[in-house]
Amino acid sequence: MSTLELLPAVDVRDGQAVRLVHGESGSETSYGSPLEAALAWQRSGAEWLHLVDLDAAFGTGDNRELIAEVAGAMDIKVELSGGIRDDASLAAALATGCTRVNLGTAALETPEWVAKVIAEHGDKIAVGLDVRGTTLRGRGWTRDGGDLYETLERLNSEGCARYVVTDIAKDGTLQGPNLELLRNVCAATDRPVVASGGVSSLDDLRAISELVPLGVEGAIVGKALYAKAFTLEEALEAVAR
Ligand SMILES: O=C(O)c1ccccc1N[C@@H]1O[C@H](COP(=O)(O)O)[C@@H](O)[C@H]1O
Repeated sequence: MSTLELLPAVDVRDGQAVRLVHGESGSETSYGSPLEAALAWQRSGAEWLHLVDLDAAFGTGDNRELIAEVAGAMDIKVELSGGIRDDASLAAALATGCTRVNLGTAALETPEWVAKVIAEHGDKIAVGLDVRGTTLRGRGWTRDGGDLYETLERLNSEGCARYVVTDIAKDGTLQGPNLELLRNVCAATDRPVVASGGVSSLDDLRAISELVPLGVEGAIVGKALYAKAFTLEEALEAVAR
């Protein structure tokens, strides 16, 4: 069986690495330099970095130069998110050399454009399904954007290569992942799923690992690493098969 991929997160707001609670603007805890955080995860053995421009996601500016600097400094794979909503922002994101981008709001608001870029870029495009219950949220998770399963069906038919599934109610809370949501999404798609939100312990990672046969490919880990609930080395060891 494959090993669950772990993607330590570096979310950037106003030039700083931060963690939010439920993705709410204003709930930030700051963890200093994004580049230092990313390099630390790389030194600890990460094979992926989940890098987010939160200002671009919220529409409060962007950290484009800093994001490009961080992505460019990585020897590992980078998944880049936040504010990628049109040709210009997609071109800038891909120009960082990232392995793939993760589209959120665009998949809800400009589905024709997303279908086009999926056709053009294949598995360099993932779609972030950020949900409260089964309702998708866009624009920094502040606006409803339709039903999870209807959107998933549409994206499946358009050839979307991968989904990053975030339970907003769990994100940044250290309350454990929503395993039921992950099982339900896996049942609704044959594409790989990256789990996001709520990881608090090595047991949570072991529980997500049990879903690998269903289609869960990876897990994003944020707050738990920054809060030192465990080290990345311990996490990689916990999911090794
Ligand atoms: O990751 C977060 O904590 C987060 C919080 C609030 C909004 C967005 C967040 N993260 C990432 O942003 C993209 C969505 O950006 P956009 O809608 O495409 O501009 C989402 O996939 C999350 O990865």
